[in-house]
Amino acid sequence: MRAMTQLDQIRNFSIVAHIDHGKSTLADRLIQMTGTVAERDMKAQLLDSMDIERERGITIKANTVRIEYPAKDGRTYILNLIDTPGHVDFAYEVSRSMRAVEGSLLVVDASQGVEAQTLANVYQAIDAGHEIVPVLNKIDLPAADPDRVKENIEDVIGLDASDAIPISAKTGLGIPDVLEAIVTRLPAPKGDREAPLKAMLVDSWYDAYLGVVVMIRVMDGVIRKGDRVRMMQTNAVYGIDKLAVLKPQMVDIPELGPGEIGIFTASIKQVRDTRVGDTITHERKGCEVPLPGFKPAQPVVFCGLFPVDANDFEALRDAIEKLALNDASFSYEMETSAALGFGFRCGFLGLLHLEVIRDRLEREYDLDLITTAPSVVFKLHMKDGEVRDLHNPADMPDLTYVDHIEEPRIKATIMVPDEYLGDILKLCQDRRGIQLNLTYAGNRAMVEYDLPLAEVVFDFYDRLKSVTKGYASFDYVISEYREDHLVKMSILVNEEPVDALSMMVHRDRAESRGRAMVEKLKELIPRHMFKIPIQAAIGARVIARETLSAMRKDVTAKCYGGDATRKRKLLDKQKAGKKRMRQFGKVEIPQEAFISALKMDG
Ligand SMILES: Nc1nc2c(ncn2[C@@H]2O[C@H](COP(=O)(O)OP(=O)(O)OP(=O)(O)O)[C@@H](O)[C@H]2O)c(=O)[nH]1
Repeated sequence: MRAMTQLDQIRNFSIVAHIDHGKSTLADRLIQMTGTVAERDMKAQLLDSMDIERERGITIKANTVRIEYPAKDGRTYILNLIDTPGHVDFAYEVSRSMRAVEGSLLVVDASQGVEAQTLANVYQAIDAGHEIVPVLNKIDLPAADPDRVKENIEDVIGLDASDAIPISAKTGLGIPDVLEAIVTRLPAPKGDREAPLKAMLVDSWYDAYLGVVVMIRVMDGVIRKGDRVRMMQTNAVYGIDKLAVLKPQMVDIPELGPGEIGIFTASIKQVRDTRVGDTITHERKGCEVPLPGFKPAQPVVFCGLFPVDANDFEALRDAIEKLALNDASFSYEMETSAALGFGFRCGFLGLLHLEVIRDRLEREYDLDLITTAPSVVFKLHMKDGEVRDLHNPADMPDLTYVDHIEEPRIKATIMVPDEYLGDILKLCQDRRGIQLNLTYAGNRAMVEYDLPLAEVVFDFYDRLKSVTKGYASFDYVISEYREDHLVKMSILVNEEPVDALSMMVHRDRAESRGRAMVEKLKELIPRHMFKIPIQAAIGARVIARETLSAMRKDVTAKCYGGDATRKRKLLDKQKAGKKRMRQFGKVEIPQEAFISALKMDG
């Protein structure tokens, strides 16, 4: 049996960085330099982790690893690196991972400086009470300016950067200094070995061979193979089959004590049965009070997913059920739409999450899907005092029963070179934003805005990137629900309401939004043999209208009846086009209309 690990010989940390600033490269270097993975295995190792990432769609756990490091003081330390998802959609998961460690390396690209995502993540680390070691990466680049970036870190984050460590994760320069700093500058974990078991569920995933794998951080007590443990939120009891640490491959271990991080398997059927942030204790003589801060997964963005071909409905149902088994934060329920037939209303943590799931359905399950415009959850305060969640504008009840409506607001942080600032302010203003703060760090502006989430979920990020030629970075947190003057706008095509196109809008913007929608639809819907009115309405009141005039001739008319092959070709083409159309009453609406119509130009 191995010797018990002393708490003061453990350091737990995460790496905080903006995308592309070198988090993965640094993690690989730390692993390599401590011989955690033999040199010749390194390449294979990296490929493996990429496969996992690809399989899971998003970088989540590829770089969680236990490193053994012989420090200059002559003692060997266990360094546990926990990888955190970098994207805002997973803010809650990030906050839990941060609670599982005591410190962070803040990696900033020395040729770029602090970006919006750096900020959002570093604030999470500060909230979790971390000791933070700033690291300036990519100093091998000619454009690197470590002194300027140090100042930048101090100005923008308010963190002392005088001891920031200059490194190149690419060449390996400075990596030994990082390892030493982890030991000397980050605190050791605390915990009581004699106390009842208290461990936090940090993450879980499905492994093809092992089934559900649960990653934990032990706070107090000791967990051993064979133990019977209880998850305090779900109240389910499991027997520990396998206990291991990640190096990064799994290495079995007889026990995990306070301050340690590892994984277990316990014949858990679905990832859905595990909740990030849950407290794990022993079935008998367990702890009384769970760890604070648990939150059930809460989808915030909803959209409809419908098969293009109605015959694919069962296949879509199977695929969605399978994906949901491994993703507790993805919700779905069946939905029928007059325009789109049978499909599902699905809930996601955010836009990236939505895209990942939709891509997987299309790629892995080979489904052709119609995605309706994403919408947020509105809170309807009814006159009788009831508060209802509205997931789908089509379900909006009669207004006479509704007292007022609240919508989710976000606090957005945008960082941008100052030449684009004007465009950014205009974009935020157009989306009902309220400016909270504007500061400068060098020639980069940092703006904070209070914005309605509903105005951001659709194409805000695309617009932001396009008006700034990709130079802006953006991050947000949901702040609160707030009342506003919101109404449901319906779209009528040929006098019939098309559910999938209805949306919640601010009363003051309804006219302009309605006008833009009907104009866009007039372009998107092909002409028919008859005249088609396209209208936007609030309740019974029409606020905008366009008329699509009738088609004069049919497509084959210009073929003089003579050339049969040409005629057939045209008809075939028309038929193929039809597959991507939806029959609605007498009108056919092309699939792309459901998304394009909602895109707002400027
Ligand atoms: N020149 C130079 N390039 C580097 C250095 N460190 C990382 N890079 C490069 O920067 C790019 C991004 O590095 P990653 O390690 O993938 O960055 P990341 O922050 O993990 O990015 P995501 O995984 O996408 O969040 C890669 O092309 C790296 O090769 C460095 O020290 N010098």
